[in-house]
Amino acid sequence: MEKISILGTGYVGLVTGSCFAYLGHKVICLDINKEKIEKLKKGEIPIYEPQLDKIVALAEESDNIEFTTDYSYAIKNSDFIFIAVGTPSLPDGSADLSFVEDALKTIASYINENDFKIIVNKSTVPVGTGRWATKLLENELLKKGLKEPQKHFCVVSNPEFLREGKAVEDFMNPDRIVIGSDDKDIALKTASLYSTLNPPMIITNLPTAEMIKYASNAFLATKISFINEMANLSEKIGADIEIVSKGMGLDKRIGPYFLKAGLGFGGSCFPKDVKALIHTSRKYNVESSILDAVIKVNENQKIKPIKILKQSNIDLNGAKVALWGLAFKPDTDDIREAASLNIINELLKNNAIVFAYDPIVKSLPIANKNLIITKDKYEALDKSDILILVTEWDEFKNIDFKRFRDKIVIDGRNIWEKNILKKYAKTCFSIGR
Ligand SMILES: NC(=O)c1ccc[n+]([C@@H]2O[C@H](COP(=O)([O-])OP(=O)(O)OC[C@H]3O[C@@H](n4cnc5c(N)ncnc54)[C@H](O)[C@@H]3O)[C@@H](O)[C@H]2O)c1
Ligand SMILES: O=c1ccn([C@@H]2O[C@H](COP(=O)(O)OP(=O)(O)O[C@H]3O[C@H](CO)[C@@H](O)[C@H](O)[C@H]3O)[C@@H](O)[C@H]2O)c(=O)[nH]1
Repeated sequence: MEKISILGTGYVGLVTGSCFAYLGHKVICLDINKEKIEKLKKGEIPIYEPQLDKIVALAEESDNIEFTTDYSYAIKNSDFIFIAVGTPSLPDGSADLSFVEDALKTIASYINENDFKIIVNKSTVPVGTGRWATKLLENELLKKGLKEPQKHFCVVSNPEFLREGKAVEDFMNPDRIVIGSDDKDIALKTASLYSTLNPPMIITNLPTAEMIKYASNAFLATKISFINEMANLSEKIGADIEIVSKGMGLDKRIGPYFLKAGLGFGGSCFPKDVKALIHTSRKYNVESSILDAVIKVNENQKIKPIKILKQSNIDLNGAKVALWGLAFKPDTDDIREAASLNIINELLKNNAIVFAYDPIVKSLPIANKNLIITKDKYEALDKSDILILVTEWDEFKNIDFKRFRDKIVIDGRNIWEKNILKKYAKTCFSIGR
């Protein structure tokens, strides 16, 4: 079994570290955030992610995982160093590589004369980053006086495809593992970390591995924007997008996944990764018409409830509006790029009073006296004239529909039967039907 350190204990780092430890590897999870590491040392999981507590506990029981902020200790005691730090969007849409750069420089500062480290990038990074990282490390090692820097490390790309809310399940049952390196033997050695999972493997060069990650996310995001555009047309011509999706998805060439119309895609990945790919296309002077449209459709779709209300001449000034669901999707506490934030901002701009409820998210980065976060979904509903369902948590599926009697209801994720909505709500809307 191999000695691995994971730099960054966010979603990806913590899931990767605990799953590798569960698979029998010796893992050191490191973060520069002391608070996070203190929590983890006490057995507290800093994020909401189903099954993660169990897998961390099992890893700890087998004594295969430890948590630290000590870079020197982590680098010294591992042969594989995984980088799993954030790569957020910069204002121009490009990926901010400053966390990756800091991690690489710190790694270099602890690589010594007799070391050979395999540095595996798991963060989503623009095509070209692997080779840029190699040059950066070479320079740092030369500066330290190591004469043949390339003999002390090799950079590998191993992008991650897990979904939040299903992260452990996805890590343990991967559709594929992608490994990119300019050294085939090192690529194979890295691939062997996953051998007990017996996944389909793609072993390729660095830029191809990096591109597979972006192309995959961009394609899934395109499917979502495509179906939302079809939904917007369907509702005008009397078609039902739910049945359209089903009918399309039965075609094996299309497949049933990521064809759910709703309030667009949010989260920490699709919006930022599509924007980063557009930025890379611009850099290489390649047109990105499809990707541009994917973002444009998505931005409009997130605030579709506001458009529905305005087109129906419903006055938002002073209107009391309940929002059910704040996370960008169910089973996560993540609100990054969530549609709820766009909708709340629009409602507040129009002087509405918002009563927001989510089963897990209990605070928002918006300070406004007209935004009230309630403890209970019915408290939000009962205080409001309008309900917008934003996130399809299970908790919202079977509810007391009689409480919809005098409400305007917008089902932003088509979770309720249209007939039920028609029967119980004063006025109802959904997406594409
Ligand atoms: N969240 C997902 O579902 C997901 C899935 C696949 C890929 N990714 C990609 O993986 C990467 C990480 O995403 P995330 O959601 O886990 O991020 P995150 O923001 O949740 O966590 C990043 C962590 O890295 C730590 N960090 C920052 N600089 C560091 C440094 N120099 N050394 C050590 N730790 C450092 C931060 O303190 C933080 O805890 C991103 O590139 C993302 O695009 C994310
Ligand atoms: O048919 C669909 C499917 C998803 N969504 C929305 O799309 C967003 C993203 O959903 P999902 O892909 O389930 O969540 P993420 O956790 O963001 O995972 C994506 O982003 C990760 C980070 O790169 C990748 O690793 C995963 O493979 C990729 O699915 C959410 O807002 C969903 O509501 C839809 O609107 N319709």
